[in-house]
Amino acid sequence: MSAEPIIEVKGLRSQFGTHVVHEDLDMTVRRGEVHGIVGGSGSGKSVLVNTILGLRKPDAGEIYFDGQAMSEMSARDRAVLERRWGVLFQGSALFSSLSVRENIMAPLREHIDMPVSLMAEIADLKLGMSGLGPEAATKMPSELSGGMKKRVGIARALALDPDVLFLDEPTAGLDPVGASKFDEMINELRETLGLTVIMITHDVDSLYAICDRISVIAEKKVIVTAPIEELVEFDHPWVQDYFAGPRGRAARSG
Ligand SMILES: Nc1ncnc2c1ncn2[C@@H]1O[C@H](COP(=O)(O)OP(=O)(O)OP(=O)(O)O)[C@@H](O)[C@H]1O
Repeated sequence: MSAEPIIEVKGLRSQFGTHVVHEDLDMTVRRGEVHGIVGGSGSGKSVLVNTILGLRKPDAGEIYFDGQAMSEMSARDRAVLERRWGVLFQGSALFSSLSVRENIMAPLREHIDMPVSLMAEIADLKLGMSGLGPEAATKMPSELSGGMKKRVGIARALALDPDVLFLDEPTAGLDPVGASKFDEMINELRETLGLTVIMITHDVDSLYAICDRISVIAEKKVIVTAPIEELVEFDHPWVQDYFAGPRGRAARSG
């Protein structure tokens, strides 16, 4: 990991009618880190990530990618940028009528003009990277367990060789063993591919296992960004409740 920023959020304001979700929110993600985002339910984690992804326009403030203001990018530059991102949405969001292989091929079909046989080869390679065997390629999403669906979601997110991977609660719904295996896979991918990973999570074990730094959203802002060892000492009621609760204590002593 380097200290060099890859994504910077500056002075972000997000608002729905009179409901202000973010006010003057700043956050910096460093190249090559696994950056966790935590916060209470409704604190604005998903809205923040959707804004970085360009699915929502900031009501004020700016998002910078590699130092370039996203609001000033041309549509073409944005399209190029989006190819550098892989996203695993909550629930994996696979196309139910497409096989696993076709799901992973979908971003290739959308963005790259190449023979179908080559797309299929790339899809199978990504499937292997996500820890699934070739026999999974012809299965339909309905035939997969929750953990397998998430792995296919990761394979699809990796289809275009992204620099940055966005994960929305990747271990939600997995049993503890499945969740820790998933964490291991993310760690391996980060190391072998040099990815930057931005991950919304409620999973305290994941924070300990793979996050280099964690941003906490409370009171409409990022109130702190720190490695877990520093974060647990941070003097704020939400942070203290979170890490002093039963799940936080168990993870700390684990
Ligand atoms: N499209 C929308 N229209 C109106 N309000 C919205 C919309 N999207 C989000 N919000 C509101 O913004 C706030 C933040 O939502 P967000 O989904 O980002 O929270 P979160 O921190 O991701 O929560 P959770 O942990 O429960 O997933 C919530 O109060 C939500 O109701």
